[in-house]
Amino acid sequence: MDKGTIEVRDLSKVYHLYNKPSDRIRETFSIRKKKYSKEHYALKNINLKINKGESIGIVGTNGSGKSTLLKLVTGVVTPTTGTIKTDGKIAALLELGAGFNPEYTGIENIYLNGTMMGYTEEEMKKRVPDIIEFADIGEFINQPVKSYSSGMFARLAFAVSINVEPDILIVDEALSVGDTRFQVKCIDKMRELQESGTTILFVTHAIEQIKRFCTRAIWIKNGELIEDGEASQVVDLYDNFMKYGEKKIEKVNNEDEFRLPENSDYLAVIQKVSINKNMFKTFEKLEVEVTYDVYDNHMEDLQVGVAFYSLDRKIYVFGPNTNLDKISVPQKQGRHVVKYIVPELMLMGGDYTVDVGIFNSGGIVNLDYKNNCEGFSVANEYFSEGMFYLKHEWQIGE
Ligand SMILES: Nc1ncnc2c1ncn2[C@@H]1O[C@H](COP(=O)(O)OP(=O)(O)OP(=O)(O)O)[C@@H](O)[C@H]1O
Repeated sequence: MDKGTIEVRDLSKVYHLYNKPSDRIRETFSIRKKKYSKEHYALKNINLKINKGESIGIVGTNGSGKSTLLKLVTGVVTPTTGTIKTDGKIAALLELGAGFNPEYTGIENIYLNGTMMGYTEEEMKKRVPDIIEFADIGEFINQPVKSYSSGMFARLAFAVSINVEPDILIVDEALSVGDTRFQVKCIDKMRELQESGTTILFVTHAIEQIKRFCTRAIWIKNGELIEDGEASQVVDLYDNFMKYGEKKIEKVNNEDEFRLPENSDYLAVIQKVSINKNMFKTFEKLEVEVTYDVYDNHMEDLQVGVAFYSLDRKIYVFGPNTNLDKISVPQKQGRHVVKYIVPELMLMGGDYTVDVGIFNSGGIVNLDYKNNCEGFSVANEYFSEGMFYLKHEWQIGE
């Protein structure tokens, strides 16, 4: 195993939740081994291989299991089942205060942390000036850390973690405490470590930082690893989920073959709508296939329209129809298929829903209209921000 690698196999962490503290005691002493607790999976069956030098962002809602995973990597918490193997020195910025003795001064805590990571006092002596300079908390460095503000605490903790040449650096929400100038300094230093081959695990609710900094991201939902991939794509999927939740998109009925109904108020109906895939990258080809049945024998100017909306329907993205595009579509009694093709999808990250309508009389009479009959997401590697890709150029002045 290379220094800086992490291997997680079938890892689960179960906590026992008790309604009241006395239940814990009753369970311990129960002769019939009666359970007074509920099992709660903080992590469920996680498999993960992290290579030396990767920078992994971890996203997930509050309580999804991110910190638990980091604590398992550092060894503060042990697995219920499964294994976790790491190689190399780990520096972890977990919750504020972990690994610090409140009664010790800043400097004493620097040495304490060094010892915990396996450095001798001599080795630490060489590093202390850099750490003090990085923390930049003035005279407070000689005060017990219990007198620190949370910002000072974060500064010292960060300064120690990134100046001890770890093989694995773990950063859990620590950046959000410092001011902007300090954040920039930390990111710069993390970049240095990244370039020198340190493996970095990074939890933050500031997901843009993950897009900009990480090469890969994982999404943990209710203790399960549900996405693992290129950082920007995973962050977009997570962001869309946070904005829109999991919407169920209603599918249209799917008759096998054309049948003329005995009694129908409809002149024509949409039978089926399908999309070539549900997950796109910008510039990929998108195809929506619309199958419709015409019951009327005298249909003359049937038109098909396909519209894209943002999933919350607040933005009407694009909605052409065959009438506006001056395309004629089949109108005879029977089943017909029309394909709507977008050769290069110019949408950036986001979730979209598809409406399909068939009309006649110049689009005035609505023959059939299906809301939300398909849906798709767009997720990309990080190459721009926003909703649309616009052709552009830059002009550089003197
Ligand atoms: N010591 C513990 N005892 C019981 N349950 C725990 C314990 N530690 C964590 N949990 C539970 O495990 C689940 C995962 O918690 P964890 O702190 O890993 O989530 P998180 O993703 O880091 O959340 P946040 O974004 O709020 O920091 C939560 O439901 C939490 O309540």
